[in-house]
Amino acid sequence: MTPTPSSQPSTTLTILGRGAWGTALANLARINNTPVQTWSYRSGDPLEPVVSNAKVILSAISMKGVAELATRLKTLPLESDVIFVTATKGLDPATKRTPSQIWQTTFPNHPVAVLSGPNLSKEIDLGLPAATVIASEDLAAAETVQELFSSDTFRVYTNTDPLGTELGGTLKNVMAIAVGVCDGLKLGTNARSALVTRALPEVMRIGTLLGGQAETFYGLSGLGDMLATCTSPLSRNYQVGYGLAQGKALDDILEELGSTAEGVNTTYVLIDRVYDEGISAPIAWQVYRLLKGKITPQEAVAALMERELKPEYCDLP
Ligand SMILES: NC(=O)C1=CN([C@@H]2O[C@H](COP(=O)(O)OP(=O)(O)OC[C@H]3O[C@@H](n4cnc5c(N)ncnc54)[C@H](O)[C@@H]3O)[C@@H](O)[C@H]2O)C=CC1
Ligand SMILES: O=C(CO)COP(=O)(O)O
Repeated sequence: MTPTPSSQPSTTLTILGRGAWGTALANLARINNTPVQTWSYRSGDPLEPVVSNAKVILSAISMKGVAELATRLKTLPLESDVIFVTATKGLDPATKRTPSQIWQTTFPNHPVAVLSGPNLSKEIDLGLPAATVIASEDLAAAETVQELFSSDTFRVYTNTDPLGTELGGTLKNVMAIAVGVCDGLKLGTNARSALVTRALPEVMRIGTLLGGQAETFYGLSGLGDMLATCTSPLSRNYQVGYGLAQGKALDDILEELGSTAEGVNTTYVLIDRVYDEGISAPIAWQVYRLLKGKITPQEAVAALMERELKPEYCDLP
C-alpha cells in the first residue's frame, strides 16, 4: 500500500525520543507532510531549539525519563499554547502517576493529549495499516493532533478520556507478559483465549478505579491494544513472558531485547497501587510474583486455576 497524505497541516511538531516508537511516529507525520523535528537525549543535542517554536510537543520516550524531561522543559521558553502529547505506556515508580498526569501537573495551563492504540511499531514501519486514539479533555487539541498524523495508512480517532486511553495501553503490557508465559508454556488456544478475556475485566477494574471511563477499555486503546500485544510475538512484553516460560532469567531477557518493555516496571508500580487501594488483580499478582522470582511459571498458572470459584460477571466496574 502506498501511503498518501490526507491533508497539508502546517503545525510544527516536535517529537522527543528517537527510539522505535518516536521514529515510527515521526515517519507517520512525514507521510502526512507534517513538518517534524526530532530530539533524543542520547544524542546530546540541545533541547531548546527544537521545542521553542513547536505548536505540538510529543514525548515518545521510556517511562523512566518522563518526569525529568517534563521538569527540564518547564525551564525552557515554549509557545504559550503548545499542546503536549504523550505516547509513553508506563507508570512512574516514584509517584505512581501516569505520563499524562506528569505532563498535566507540570504544565497545568496547556492541553495534554494521549496517543495510544494497537500500534506495534515494526508493523507501522512496514507501512501496514493501523488505527490509534488521540485523547484529551480538550477536544480541539485532540483534533489538531489527529490532523497531524492521519493518513490512509494510519486512522486516528479522538476521545475525551485521556486517562482511560493511557491506562488501557499501560495495563495491557502486564497482561501481555502473562500471555507470553501462557504461550511459552504451550498451554494452547483455549488457555490463551481465557487469559486474554479475563485480563479485560481486570484491566477495566483497575483502570476505572484509577480514573478511566469503563467504555474506553472496550475501544482501540483498551481491548484493541490488548489484542495486538497479547497475540503478537513482536510485542516486547509478550517476549518477556515467553522467555520466562522458557526458564530464562529476566535480566537476560531484557538485555537480549535491547529496547523498552514497560510491563516489567508497570507491574511493580501497579502492585503497589493495587495493594494500597485494595483492588483485585489476580493476573497482575501472578506476573509480579513471577518477575520477582518468587514462583515458577507453572506455579503462576496453578495459582490462577485454583482460585475460588465464582460467577463470571461478579467484578466488572
Ligand atoms: N515500540 C512500540 O511499538 C510502541 C512503544 N510505545 C511506548 O513508547 C515508549 C518508548 O518505546 P520505544 O520507542 O519502543 O522504546 P525504545 O527502547 O526503542 O526507545 C526508548 C526511547 O526513550 C529514550 N529514553 C530512555 N531513557 C530516557 C531518559 N532517561 N530520558 C530521556 N529519554 C530517554 C531513548 O533515548 C529512546 O528514544 C514506551 O513507553 C513504549 O511502551 C507505545 C506504542 C508502541
Ligand atoms: O504498545 C505496543 C503496541 O501497541 C508495543 O508493545 P510492546 O511494548 O510490548 O512491544
